[in-house]
Order: sequence, then C-alpha cells, then structure tokens
Amino acid sequence: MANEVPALGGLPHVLSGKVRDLYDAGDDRLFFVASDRISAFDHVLASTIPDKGKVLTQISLFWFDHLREIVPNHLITASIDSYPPALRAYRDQLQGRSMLVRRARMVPVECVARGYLSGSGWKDYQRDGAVCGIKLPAGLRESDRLPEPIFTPAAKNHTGHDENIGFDAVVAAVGAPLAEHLRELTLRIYAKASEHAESKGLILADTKFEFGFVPGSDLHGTLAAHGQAADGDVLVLADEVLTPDSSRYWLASGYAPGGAQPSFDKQFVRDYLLSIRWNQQPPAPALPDEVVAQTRAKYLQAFELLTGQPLKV
Ligand SMILES: C[C@H](c1ccccc1)n1cc(-c2ncnc(N)c2C#N)cn1
Repeated sequence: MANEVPALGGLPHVLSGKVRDLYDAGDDRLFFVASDRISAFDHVLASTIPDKGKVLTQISLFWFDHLREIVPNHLITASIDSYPPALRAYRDQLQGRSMLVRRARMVPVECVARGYLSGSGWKDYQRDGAVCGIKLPAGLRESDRLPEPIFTPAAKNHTGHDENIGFDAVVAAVGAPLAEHLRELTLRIYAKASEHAESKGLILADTKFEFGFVPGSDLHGTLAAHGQAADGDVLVLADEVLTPDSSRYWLASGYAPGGAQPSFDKQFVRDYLLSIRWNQQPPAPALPDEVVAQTRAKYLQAFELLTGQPLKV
C-alpha cells in the first residue's frame, strides 16, 4: 500500500509511532519529529496538546546532555539552521520539536529500568512474585520502591504492548556480552536520571531506553570505549529519552504506595476519559479545552521541574 504519511520536505517517511514520526534524511541520517498528539489507554486521542512535542523533544535534548559522560547518543543536531535546506521551509512547524539523528542499527530489545513496582511490572509480580524472572520480596504493594532498581527488558511488539522477557531471552537475542552491557548501562543511566529527578521533587518510577549501533567514525571523539562493538560500531542512546511518554514520573510529594500513582502528565486525560465512560474503542474522543489546557500545563511543568528552565514556546 502506498505510504499514507506524506514525505516532509522531500524526506521520505520511514516510520510513525502513536505520537512521533521518522523520516529518511539520507547519508545514514533520520529526521525525528515529535507531534502534539497524545495517546491514552493505547489510543491516539482526537485532540492534540499544544507544545507537547516541543516539551518532549526538549526533555530528550536535556537528558542527552545530562548523560553525555555516561553514554553517547544518536543526536546530530536540533538546530533548524543545520537541517537539510528543504526542511528549513518548515521552520515554524519543526522548531523545537525535531531532531536530525544518526541512523543506528537498533538493538532489538526495549531496555527498561524499574525502581518502583508499577504497570506491567506490578501485574507480573502479582502473578509470579517476579518481574522478567527476577524474584522480588513477598508482600510488596503496588508502587512500592524496589529494594534496588532492576533491568526488565521487553520484546519489541509493534502491534501493541511490549512483552516483558527474561535476561536469558536478551542473551539469546544479542549475545551475553552485549546483554550484560545493556543491563549495566540501562541501570547506570537510570540511577543518574532518578537521582536528578528526585532532586527536583520527582520520582522516576521506570523508564524505557532504545539503543543502537552507529559507526564509530560518526561520533568524532565521543567514542564510548566500553560501548565499542568488535566491528568498531559504537552503542548509542537513541529514540526519545526519559520523557513522560517513555517513563513514569510521579510527584514525590504525593507518593503513596499501596495503589496506582497519579500520572504526572496524563492524569487529567485519564480521569476525563474514565468520567465519560469511554469504552476504549475507536474513535477515541476529543478532550474538553480545560483538560487540554491542564495537560499542556503539566508538560510545561515537567520540563521546568527537570531542567530548572521555562520552556521557550
Ligand atoms: C521506536 C522508534 C520510533 C521513533 C519515531 C517513530 C516511530 C518509532 N524508532 C527509532 C528508530 C531508529 N532507527 C534507527 N536509528 C535511529 N536513530 C532511530 C531512532 N530514534 C526506529 N524506531
């Protein structure tokens, strides 16, 4: 079937997620655009949240910089003036919500770190007393802080929910050396990020990283010695990073284990959708202006809490 998503400035469309779009920028580069679309209960809603794409892109850029001493990343530039000329005509719609990135050979595993018991981790714990084969103490409550953060990988399932897998499945997929490196790196990044989040009054309950390999020569002096593959490729952090879409953030001041915690960014949306008793079947409903405004404010607040800066909208 013909590609339904049009090219952007002559850049062929490569892939779309619920709220993000990827285009081929040539020369082993991709163009990553974060939209203002919002999903809830696995459905993209009929309303958009103004500036959501800009907030999430700027949060990824903040973390790329904050983590630069731990792990290189796929970013080339987020400056419109450095984009391929054809894209500069779209300055107004791309400013602040797009990145030119290196095309990476993506690792076929979602690298998830969990410091708290929530979501699919809570469901797996209730069933098995374990998450991804990692046995946990008995008697834990939903949203409890774990004795220590755990690596809980997932298989990429492009149709819907990713499926939690054990470490042995990661080894089978990528080999023991890389599997061990992914686990160590995922937990090291999580530790640094959650420490920063806590210093800002936020709990980073869990987060999902995507890694890929790029030619070492592409990284001009930011080679990560331990991330070097045998063929000279370097492991880099890709996709969005530590955004409210790829992570669970909770306000530390409201933390109360023993049940689900309010989502920092989507609680107003979820409460509204529950209040209208939506059957969670398409078409997804539109949101009242007030819910859109409240949700936009939460995204702006997330950016300001994490970075200490107001978002330039
Ligand atoms: C899941 C995510 C996605 C993003 C946007 C829209 C739909 C999916 N994705 C990212 C890549 C990817 N592939 C190769 N090199 C890269 N640097 C990246 C990145 N980022 C493939 N998929």
